[in-house]
Amino acid sequence: MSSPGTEEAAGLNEPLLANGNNGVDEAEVAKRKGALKSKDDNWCWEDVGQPDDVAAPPDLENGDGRRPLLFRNRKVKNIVLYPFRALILIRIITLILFVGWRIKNSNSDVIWFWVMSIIADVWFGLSWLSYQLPKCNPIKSIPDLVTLRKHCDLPGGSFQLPGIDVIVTTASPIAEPILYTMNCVLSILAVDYHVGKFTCYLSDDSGSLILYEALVETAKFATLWVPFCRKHRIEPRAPESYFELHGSLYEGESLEVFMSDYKHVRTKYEEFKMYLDMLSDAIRERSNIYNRMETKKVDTKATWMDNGTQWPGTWFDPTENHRMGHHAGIVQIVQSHPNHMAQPGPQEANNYPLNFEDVDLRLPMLVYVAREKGSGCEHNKKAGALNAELRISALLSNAPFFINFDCDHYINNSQALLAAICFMLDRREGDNTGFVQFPQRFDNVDPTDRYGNHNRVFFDGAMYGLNGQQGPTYLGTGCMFRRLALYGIDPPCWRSKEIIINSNKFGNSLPFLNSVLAAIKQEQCVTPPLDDSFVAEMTRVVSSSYDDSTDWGRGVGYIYKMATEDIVTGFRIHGQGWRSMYCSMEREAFRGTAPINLTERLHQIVRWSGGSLEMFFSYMSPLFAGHRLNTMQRVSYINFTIYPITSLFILMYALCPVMWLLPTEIFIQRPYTRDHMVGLVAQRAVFYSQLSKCLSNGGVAHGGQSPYKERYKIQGH
Ligand SMILES: O=c1ccn([C@@H]2O[C@H](COP(=O)(O)OP(=O)(O)O[C@H]3O[C@H](CO)[C@@H](O)[C@H](O)[C@H]3O)[C@@H](O)[C@H]2O)c(=O)[nH]1
Ligand SMILES: [Mn+2]
Repeated sequence: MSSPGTEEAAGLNEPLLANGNNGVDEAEVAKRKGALKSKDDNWCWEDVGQPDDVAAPPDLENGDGRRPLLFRNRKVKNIVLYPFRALILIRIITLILFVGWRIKNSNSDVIWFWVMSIIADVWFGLSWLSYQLPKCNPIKSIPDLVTLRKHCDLPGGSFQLPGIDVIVTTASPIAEPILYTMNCVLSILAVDYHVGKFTCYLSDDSGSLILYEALVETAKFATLWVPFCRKHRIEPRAPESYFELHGSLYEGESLEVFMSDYKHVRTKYEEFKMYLDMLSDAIRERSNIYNRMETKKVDTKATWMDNGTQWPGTWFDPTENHRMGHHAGIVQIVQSHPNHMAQPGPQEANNYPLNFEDVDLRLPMLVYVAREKGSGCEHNKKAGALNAELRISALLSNAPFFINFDCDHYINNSQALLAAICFMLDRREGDNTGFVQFPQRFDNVDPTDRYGNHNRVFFDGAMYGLNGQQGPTYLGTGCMFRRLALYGIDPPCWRSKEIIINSNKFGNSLPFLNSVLAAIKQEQCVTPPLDDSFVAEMTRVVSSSYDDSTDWGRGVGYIYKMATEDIVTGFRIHGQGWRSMYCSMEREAFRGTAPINLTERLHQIVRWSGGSLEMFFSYMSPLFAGHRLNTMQRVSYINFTIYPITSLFILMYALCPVMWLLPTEIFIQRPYTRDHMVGLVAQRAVFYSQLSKCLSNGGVAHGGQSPYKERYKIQGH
């Protein structure tokens, strides 16, 4: 990211304009389109042959029974699918024959090695099979936004868009750059969804004043940014990514107006960034002044808010109740619920230097939440934070849908929330859909993807396979849940008449228990007046001991005590009989950043593998838990949780070539003397350690350094 100073000197970058042929590489666009087409050539519509059903006009008067169809499925063409299945069958037969042959020919002198290798071969075979079988019927589901719009925008509201609570989680203003978090928030505030129907919550696990004040400033900048996005329908709506684009096309008609608006907004964005950069110093300075005034009375070095009160969260100079992992719970409504009616802006006025005459200026409700942390209590990391958000949002907005983002991700396609809603409202399995997962895409990965961050086989292979079964697994971010599914309530197709809602299960907040009842009855929540008792209740549901002796973290909410809360939470929901949907959009719904150095990436992989194994050996083991799991879904969960074991056998085989170094037993013909080999191994070890160090530093092995990496480094303080 270049500094504002350089930006000024060079003149603000001009956006690329469709009309100006300003550097848009047509050949590149054509190439990309071609690649997309050839990828899609293998897919065909599933409902071809029954077009009537798809086109059937929905009978809205008869209610749910005749809700419209809001997505269409594509399946792999038979000409590709059948040979693929046949290949799997042939390979299974070959595998069985091979293992049989191995067992019959046990003429090895070293029986333990022979047994190990048989076990390894069987293991490889089974893990391959458990990976392939669920992929026998891949399905791509495409949301139908046109139909959704047609019905939800009908006058009289016969088809109302449901509410959505959108959560951003952050855990540190230093490790997770504030600018990224605020970009994520801005992309949410500017999303294309009915303004009064969604609320944005920032969950700050660090409890720091910087994040709170940054959020307040973000809300101010949003009054310009959001109408600008709406007026010119730009994408993406995270300013940092938008202003960095070099291929963005302006397709609107008012080119001149756009150019002048763009320049103005861009300047304001640079000012906003500068404000964020200076925030830390400003708060310190302010706190010093207040502390100097206060030292006569008390001897503390508090961190002060600009209204002259001490910040209840963490302080720059930590003390007993104001440090990381030990601070009060804070709920601050940064922006309250908008009016019901659209509020178009005035023509050029002082407050609005741009003409927002035909643009709705309202912004959604925005809330800052830092849950309480006490030294004696387990915080349960992200799962604990999300559960606290589930409760606080139940009191404030109680939307039937709940979507969470990691703070290093942002909304890249402003239609994404509408797309997820298509699956939730579809008349076929909509009501039984517990969550809609989107693929994860990353900005900062180098073109060679040297650490495999893009995970294409997983996101563009395995997940479509699961979509043809009971649905994709929950992947931690960019996933919209049905609130009831998170509460551990059965899907309608399995639901009994009586649903038990008590304080043993949900904790002892009466307003929260009432909100659960309201959610089941699908009642709209009205935010109560923020009187003292309500504020006390909000603080209570985010207190560190609220979960104690309840079902939170087990049968309710996100699951605790696992290194990876995501896969196991999705598993619990599938196990109750809900299905999930995988939604990939042509313009990617969300994008984010991934670890791009070897150490961080290895950490991540070890955490994921550990979490998977932990799940396999827990009460949530896919071997026996989840009584309503579809068989292939179970096979897949088994594969996802035991895959790390495969590495042991791979390691064993990798060591085979040097096994003859063992003094007594020589398995493989000796090519050189042992001394030669020891020297060679030592030399290679040095070489590889150098190579990995080089790669982890951004390396030269595959060409230059990614500009995104540079950006991340600068932001990383
Ligand atoms: O105590 C904590 C710890 C983490 N987080 C948030 O959790 C998110 C994910 O954490 P991160 O360290 O970025 O983990 P990643 O390895 O990038 O995350 C991947 O893996 C996790 C499972 O291990 C999933 O939860 C994530 O969604 C998925 O992107 C971030 O927004 C954090 O701010 C908290 O809110 N509180
Ligand atoms: Mn992350």
